[in-house]
Amino acid sequence: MQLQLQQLLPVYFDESQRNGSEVWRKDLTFNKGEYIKIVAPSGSGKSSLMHFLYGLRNEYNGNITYNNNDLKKFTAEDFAVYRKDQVSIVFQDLRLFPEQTVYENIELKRQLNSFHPAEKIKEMAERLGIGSKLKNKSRICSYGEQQRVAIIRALMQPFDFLLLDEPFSHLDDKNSQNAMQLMLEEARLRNAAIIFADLERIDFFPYTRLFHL
Ligand SMILES: Nc1ncnc2c1ncn2[C@@H]1O[C@H](COP(=O)(O)OP(=O)(O)OP(=O)(O)O)[C@@H](O)[C@H]1O
Repeated sequence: MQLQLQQLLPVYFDESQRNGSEVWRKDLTFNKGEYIKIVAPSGSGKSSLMHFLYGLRNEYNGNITYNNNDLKKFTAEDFAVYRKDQVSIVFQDLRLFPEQTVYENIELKRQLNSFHPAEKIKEMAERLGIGSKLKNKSRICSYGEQQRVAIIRALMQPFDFLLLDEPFSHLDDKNSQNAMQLMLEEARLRNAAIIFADLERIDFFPYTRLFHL
């Protein structure tokens, strides 16, 4: 299981924006089981990269391949399988359903392709300190609580790669470390890779490779 980036660059970047980058316009291979940290100052294209890897957008030059298959050639069905079985994501803007409860947001994902039984939802929510929020609509949860909902939701499915786009921006260190620990355990269960893009500040991610975007 491999994600390969070949000479990738957003079409809306000019050549100066790739200077000094260890990702843009490089040839990189990410393998299952690796922990990749991408240090990305604001505006360096962190969300663009995550959206490209997840196949949501394709305004880039160069190629992204998953097991040698070019994402630009994927059909809608290929993407459905990709996002159900192979790649999970925590978006920077979370993308929860505001009118659904915390539990429903997570359960909807779990039902698409269950890696865990339903009991895991309560267990993980309690572990991350949002056990008492399961019946609340997600729109009334604080942003930090919603971040934890998005994290648990991402862990309901199978995956080879877990993409994290600033997942702890509204969490204190203790909550962030707690959530990181859970994600590491879940990645190990699947022998999956984590691709974690953030500002410099997180120092408790045990990365195996580091790139500056
Ligand atoms: N579709 C687009 N068309 C044109 N420019 C874009 C597009 N998407 C993003 N950009 C620009 O590309 C740059 C990088 O945006 P992106 O959201 O990927 O950065 P980021 O590193 O995630 O930023 P932040 O940390 O502030 O969220 C920004 O200057 C943004 O305005």
